[in-house]
This record gives sequence, C-alpha cells and structure tokens, in this order.
Amino acid sequence: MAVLTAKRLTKVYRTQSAGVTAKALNGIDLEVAEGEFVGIMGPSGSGKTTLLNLLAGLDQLTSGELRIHDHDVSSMKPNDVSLFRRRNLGFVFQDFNLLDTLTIEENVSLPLIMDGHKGTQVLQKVRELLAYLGLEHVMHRYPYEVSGGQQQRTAVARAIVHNPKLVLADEPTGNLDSGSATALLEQFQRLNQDKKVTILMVTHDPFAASYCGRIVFIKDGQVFSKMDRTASRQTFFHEILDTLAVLEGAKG
Ligand SMILES: Nc1ncnc2c1ncn2[C@@H]1O[C@H](COP(=O)(O)OP(=O)(O)OP(=O)(O)O)[C@@H](O)[C@H]1O
Repeated sequence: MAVLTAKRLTKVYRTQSAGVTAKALNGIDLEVAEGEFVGIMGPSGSGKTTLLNLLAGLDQLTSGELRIHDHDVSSMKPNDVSLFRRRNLGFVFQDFNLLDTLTIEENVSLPLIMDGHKGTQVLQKVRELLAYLGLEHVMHRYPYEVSGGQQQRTAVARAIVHNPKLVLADEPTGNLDSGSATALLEQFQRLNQDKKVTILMVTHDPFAASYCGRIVFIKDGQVFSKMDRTASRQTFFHEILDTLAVLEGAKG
C-alpha cells in the first residue's frame, strides 16, 4: 500500500524583487510504499528541501497532487494539515531539534502527551523505545548532557513514538561523526526492517544513502533517475557513486 503518492508536484517561489520567480520543483512524481526506506539525493539547489517541506505540509504546493496514507493533503485547510502532520508524520532534522528544558525521556514523551495520552501508558511506551534504542541509561539527562549520537537517537525515538505513517529525515547524519552516523543508520535500518517504520531520507552522503532500499535522484526540480538496492550495501554504495558522477556531470 502507498503511504505517500505525489503527482506532478511543482513549486514556484515568488522572490522579493517584483516579477521574479524561481521554479524549485518542476513536475515531481514520487511514490513511497508502506515499509520502504527511500533516499532522496541531488545536487545543491536541486529542490530537496523544497520537496521535503511540501511533503511535510510546511509549505504549499503551486500545483500537483499529494496524498499521504490516502488523505489528500493538497486540499486540506492549514489547521487540518498541522493536526494531520502531528498524528501521521515523524521528523528527524540535521540539528536534532530537541527541547533543552526537557529531559531525554520528556522529549520523547511529548508527541504522546500532546495527543492526550497520559500516565503509565506513556511511560511504558517511551521506556520500551528508549531501551530499544540503547538510551535508557541517559533518559533522565538533558540533551546538552548527552552525545550528539545520543541526541539524534532521542530525536528518532521522538519521531516514531506515536507510530507515524511516515518518518521524514532531513540530512540526519549531517552533524554526526562517522561512528555515530553509522550507528544511526544501523538503527534506521533496524527500525525499518524489524518495526516496519517507513522512512524517507534526504541526504548528500552516498554512504548514508547506501542504507536505503531505493534512491530517487533529483536535478533541477525533476526526477533524474531511480535506483533499487538489489545486492549488498557495498555494491549499492558504488552504484550510487556512479550515478552521482553522471548526475553532477550532466548539463542542467
Ligand atoms: N524561499 C525561496 N525563495 C526563492 N527561491 C528559493 C527559496 N527556497 C529555495 N529557492 C530556490 O529553489 C531551488 C531549490 O532549492 P532547495 O533549497 O529546495 O534545494 P536543495 O536541493 O535542498 O539544496 P541544498 O542541497 O543546497 O540544501 C533553488 O534554486 C533555490 O535557490
């Protein structure tokens, strides 16, 4: 079943200077099925952030159709979009975005509390997840008292604690050292395989992308090519490097 279906998405930005427009997305089609781990790659300025913002309901499409879990997000009112986003999506950002005034455990509890859940039910679910992600020994600390890798795993726990239909990750390894990045990618892979979490990840990094099951390459606001992982991660990594070389070399 498709979790996300985007058809002919376009986004035109109107810049401050009168009459000047920038076409950031130019007819993107994208489909993500339940249980997939999909990567989005593309050169700087190709439209990755714009695409993610549209999928997240943080910005409005200029034209096209966007369905998430059979809801037509493109025709929802802004208030409905924010509620829909909170219930159905999870987010992991490059800079973690944790609240410094809350402990690790409280940060992860927040989505459930905001959704009206209370007491032991919240505590049990959060502690289970923290244990699964190897964070139980730091759960009473504040974000600035744990490592970057632990902060990002906390962000992952917060992104999935309410069982969202889709997790959107924007350069999640961008601020991590290589050891923590690898650990995070292995967690993503485990969550995807064991817990069937559906993930869409934007990344510049071919190593991070090699953990995905499928990559969609974009260039100049359009889909340039798609690639499925059919063999080992190492083989996929080399295939991604080859495609990036063609992508960077191709005239826009
Ligand atoms: N608010 C804005 N107003 C006008 N143009 C914009 C705006 N945001 C992005 N753009 C333009 O839209 C295009 C796509 O930008 P976007 O940020 O989506 O690319 P990106 O692939 O995420 O780039 P990067 O990898 O450098 O973050 C670029 O040409 C950019 O200059």
